[in-house]
Amino acid sequence: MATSTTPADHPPMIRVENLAKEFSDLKRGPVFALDHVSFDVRAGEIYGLLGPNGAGKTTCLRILSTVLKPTHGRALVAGYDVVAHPEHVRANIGFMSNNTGIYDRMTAWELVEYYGRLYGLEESVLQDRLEQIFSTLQMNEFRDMLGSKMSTGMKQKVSIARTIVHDPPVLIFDEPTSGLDVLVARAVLQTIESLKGQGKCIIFSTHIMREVEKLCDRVAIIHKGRILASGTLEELADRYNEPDVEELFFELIRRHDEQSLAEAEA
Ligand SMILES: Nc1ncnc2c1ncn2[C@@H]1O[C@H](COP(=O)(O)OP(=O)(O)OP(=O)(O)O)[C@@H](O)[C@H]1O
Repeated sequence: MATSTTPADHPPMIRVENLAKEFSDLKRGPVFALDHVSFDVRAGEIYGLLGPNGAGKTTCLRILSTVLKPTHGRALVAGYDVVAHPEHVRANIGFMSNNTGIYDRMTAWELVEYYGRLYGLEESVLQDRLEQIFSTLQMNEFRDMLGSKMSTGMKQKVSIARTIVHDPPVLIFDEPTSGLDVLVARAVLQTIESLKGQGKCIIFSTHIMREVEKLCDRVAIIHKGRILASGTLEELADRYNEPDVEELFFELIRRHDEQSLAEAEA
């Protein structure tokens, strides 16, 4: 008999425990960009980090992708500790930021191929993988176009292709639709959704409520380095008696800032 599984049945592919990053800022002194956060994300699940500018989203995602080291706590990706085994973590993730990183003098095909080689894919596996990705993402009509000639939408597709070329189980998107027109943004979101359908574990950051409503299975509302609330949108609506995620977001931030101010004055 066929059994169906839900993301909750899978072990976490991302495990974040009490993770913090403290910077010493010349003007502000020590700053907790990330202030002891914990969460899990499973295969087949999209987890959203929703927060305003400076909330700590990028810091969190950069720690998960081994670009930054945490100052406290730990993070495991595909079972590997990001500090102890960064090379295994990198082999298991694809990271896409809003900076597309497309080279003017490489064609779409060459660029994705180049990244595939960097990830150590064997040549025959790589060529099959490229054919598959270029067809799925509908990139064949510009496979030989140079980066300098590509539209924003084309660049974004190449950037996604580059992120998934080694078929990693964990995908990290840092504000993937930032600066895109509505059509391109929609295509990016649809691609992320289809990657979830393939069983990928996906974490992405945004400050756009609509993206969370459309895409995320669970969300963490993050502000000044702290997770103010997390859960499915239904759970949050029930817990705070506020069905509108935008209203909830502003209310939680307002309460947090009021409380911080009161503590500072006490
Ligand atoms: N290298 C650094 N040195 C000092 N402070 C930093 C450094 N990097 C980030 N910060 C501070 O940490 C906080 C969180 O920044 P982060 O970039 O993670 O936020 P974010 O949620 O991604 O926001 P944005 O959408 O603006 O990128 C901010 O107050 C930022 O000024």
